[in-house]
Amino acid sequence: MIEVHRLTKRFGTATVVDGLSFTVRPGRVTGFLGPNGAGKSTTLRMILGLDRPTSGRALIGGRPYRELTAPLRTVGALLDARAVHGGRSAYHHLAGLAAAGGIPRRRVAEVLRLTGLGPQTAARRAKGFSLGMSQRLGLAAALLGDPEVLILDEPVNGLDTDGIRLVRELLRERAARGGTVFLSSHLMSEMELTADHLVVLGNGRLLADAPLAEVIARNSRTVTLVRAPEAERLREVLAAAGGRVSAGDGGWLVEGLDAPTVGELAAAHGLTVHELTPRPSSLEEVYTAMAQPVAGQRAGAAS
Ligand SMILES: Nc1ncnc2c1ncn2[C@@H]1O[C@H](COP(=O)(O)OP(=O)(O)OP(=O)(O)O)[C@@H](O)[C@H]1O
Repeated sequence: MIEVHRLTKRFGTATVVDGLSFTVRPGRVTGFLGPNGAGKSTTLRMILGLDRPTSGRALIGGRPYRELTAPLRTVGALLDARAVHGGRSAYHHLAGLAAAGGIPRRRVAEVLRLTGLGPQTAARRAKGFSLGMSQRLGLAAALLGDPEVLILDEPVNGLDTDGIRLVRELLRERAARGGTVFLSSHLMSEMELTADHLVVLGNGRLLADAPLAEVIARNSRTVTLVRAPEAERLREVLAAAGGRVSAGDGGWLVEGLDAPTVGELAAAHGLTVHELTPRPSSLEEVYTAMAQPVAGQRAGAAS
């Protein structure tokens, strides 16, 4: 479990994290969202004892990071995949970390397998690694101590489709086994597939802390897709009934009238319907709408 209590960070006169409180619970994947500069990385760095809070505190398993007796076994973190010592092979990098953390060397082979790094790649110097390979190595290092808590900043950045799926399955599996998983990502479609719960930041403040489905349902504008051979007549009928109608996906996208109402209106006017599909918003659409007022504030503050 990760607990953040009224956490604040100022750099000079800029307040980048502002009285933030939330709890990341075990048994689920929690996504950490926010536009560029919202304060996500700074928050993660404070949780991991890398930045000192101006006020407030962050606890992992009830303790500040610096007071953990076995940090590698308690929390695995991936903040910057490129921060690996380039001269060593991936295998020796992990073996060095294992030795320093009192972790048996056999665990190195396990985490290499879990992250899909084959023996040939593991024997290569990390300096020549692509971003995707570096991400896999960073994840392998985070998993080394088989920790209860995982904290990952943009772990799928630079990964190919197989890598993205591997990370998603790994994180979901760890959460299902009771682990605490906290990850940031700008890839909303991926977050929608991976996370159970969301913490959303804007300008260093909490915008939402709720189950993914609830965040979507609460902020969703349901649109109905309707396709009909007499498209123009249908558009007139729907518009006359107060629907906002726009063209899209081979038919009309209707807002303000639900699917049964659209169907009944079509029937009442003798219009054949070929498709009638209610479409809840995606996380991407919901998130864009949520982040907009925040981006506006930021633009306003800058001017
Ligand atoms: N060491 C520092 N000194 C001064 N300002 C900093 C420092 N670290 C971060 N900031 C500022 O704090 C703000 C928040 O940055 P942070 O990296 O936490 O945001 P983020 O949400 O992780 O953004 P991104 O999505 O781009 O990674 C930014 O305006 C950044 O410029």
